[in-house]
Amino acid sequence: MKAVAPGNTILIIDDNTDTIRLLSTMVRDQGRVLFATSGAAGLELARLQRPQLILLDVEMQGMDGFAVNERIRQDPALRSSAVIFVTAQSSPEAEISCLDAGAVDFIPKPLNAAVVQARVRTHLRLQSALAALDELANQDGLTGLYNRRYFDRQLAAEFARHRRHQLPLGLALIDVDDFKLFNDRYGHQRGDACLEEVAESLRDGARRPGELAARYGGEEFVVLLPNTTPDAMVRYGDWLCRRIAALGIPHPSASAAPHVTASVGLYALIPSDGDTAPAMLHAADMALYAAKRAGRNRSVLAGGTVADMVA
Ligand SMILES: Nc1nc2c(ncn2[C@@H]2O[C@H](COP(=O)(O)OP(=O)(O)OP(=O)(O)O)[C@@H](O)[C@H]2O)c(=O)[nH]1
Repeated sequence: MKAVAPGNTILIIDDNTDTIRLLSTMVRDQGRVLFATSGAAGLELARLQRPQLILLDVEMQGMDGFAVNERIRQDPALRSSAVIFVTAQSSPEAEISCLDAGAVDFIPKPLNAAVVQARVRTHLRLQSALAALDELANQDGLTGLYNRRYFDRQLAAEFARHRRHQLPLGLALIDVDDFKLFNDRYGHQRGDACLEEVAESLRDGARRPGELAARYGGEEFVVLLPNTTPDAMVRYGDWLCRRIAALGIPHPSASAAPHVTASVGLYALIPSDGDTAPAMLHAADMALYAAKRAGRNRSVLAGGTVADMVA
């Protein structure tokens, strides 16, 4: 028996259990196969399991395949799942309307095992290439952290979620101190290597679910900390400053210490109706500016106190 391809999940949504059984047998070598016997159950399962591919029956009782597909296309959590319609309607018009609805392909009934397998294999391959491209598009080329574009999208989503559930959302803006002087002294290449090391510290410090570190531009980074109180943010900022200083990267012309340090602007709030994500970034930026003015190598909480000077 062939091994199941790692990482691929295929969801079959069909109200006919015989068809489910038949399709499962045909595609079981190509991934983990899940099934649902109604549109509603299929949507719920898709949200939980995020399948790469959904084999969707068009003619179902209740919510038909087109209605299910419409919901999939509108749900940001499901949009990356590709839909292949499975239908007994094999006219050119039926095929065109399936593709026009946003499905990636169309499988006619009666099912032919070789055709089903070839189509599923092709679309799993395409899905995997798309996922790799998506990952690249969200990544910063130098550090491998997320980029600003991805961060801004995640911030907006987390902001809305924290407002809905009335939870505190934390944000840290991190800027390497006197970095122009570092570049001037050691050159751009060592400057880049320094940024990579700082990025690694940020990655280490953002490992809980939902935490996200990104390069915000140049020598500036940003970390999003879901469900984090102002007190915890101060502890995080203090830890981060110590961690970056402890890298021990020599920087004799820096003003705060003879090694590379960073200043950190912190902000945490439970968003209410008048608040916005850009205003939150602005508050963290003001705190970062205050940390720079106060002598660098420290974190400042917006609207709070200056954290202890880092050794
Ligand atoms: N090596 C390297 N340098 C960069 C990169 N992006 C931005 N820089 C440099 O980072 C420096 C930032 O300088 P400034 O904005 O003056 O800030 P600073 O010297 O860090 O001073 P303070 O922020 O006030 O502590 C500039 O010299 C940029 O050229 C990068 O990707 N690689």
